[in-house]
Amino acid sequence: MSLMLKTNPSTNPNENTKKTQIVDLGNGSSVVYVPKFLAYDVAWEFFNYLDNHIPWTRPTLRVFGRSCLQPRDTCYVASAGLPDLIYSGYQPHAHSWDDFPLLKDILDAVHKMLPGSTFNSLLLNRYKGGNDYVGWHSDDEKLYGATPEIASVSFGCERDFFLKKKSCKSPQGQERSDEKPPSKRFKKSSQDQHNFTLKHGSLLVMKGNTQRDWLHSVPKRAKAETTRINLTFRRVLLD
Ligand SMILES: O=C(O)CCC(=O)C(=O)O
Ligand SMILES: [Fe+2]
Repeated sequence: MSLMLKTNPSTNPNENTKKTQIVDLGNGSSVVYVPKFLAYDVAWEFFNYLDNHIPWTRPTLRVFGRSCLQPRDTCYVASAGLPDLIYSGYQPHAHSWDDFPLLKDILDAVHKMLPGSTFNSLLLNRYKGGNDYVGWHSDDEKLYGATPEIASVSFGCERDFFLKKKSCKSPQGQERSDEKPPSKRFKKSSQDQHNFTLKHGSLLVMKGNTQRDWLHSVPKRAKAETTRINLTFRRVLLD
């Protein structure tokens, strides 16, 4: 596919960063949100390409000793020679960047927006409707190192993206507080949670200690009827 990648087509080169939100989560964690990272029409062309050409799979995961279907489609792209990604007992096949030139174009645009970043892997997710979701987790796998920067580009249906601080009792991110009865849930203050609506063509970046200290999720939404595609660019460190 040959598509000239345009970020926001405004004559002002800083237009797409004008509405950028930077949220300091404290203790060295922060989130940057760029609502208009990609121009609207270009982002729809990308959506259509990704929806139709990515080899999506819906793997079976092992979570707390039980097998379950991952509640969204996925695909993984990584540079050659990197350690394997394994999560929830699943090791996705690493596709080559060369098979998807469009993904390389988006990667270049992300690198331009985030000077100094050097992402070498990409986890793609496709949420086919409001029943598809990702539960509370942090991307704190060892292969990303102690303070990974994760850049997330969204296409299609807008969905909520929630962040909540890990409670002191479960620093390893094993907490699944929504599975506890309400009486056992710890009430969080407003500083301990942040909500974003991830727009079509937007970029959200998690930085610093965010994976160590915070959980994130994209919850089910009855009203989200159409498909959303999300790309999370990550840097896998060499052993
Ligand atoms: O879809 C999203 O916005 C988040 C995806 C995510 O958290 C992940 O792939 O680890
Ligand atoms: Fe994540």
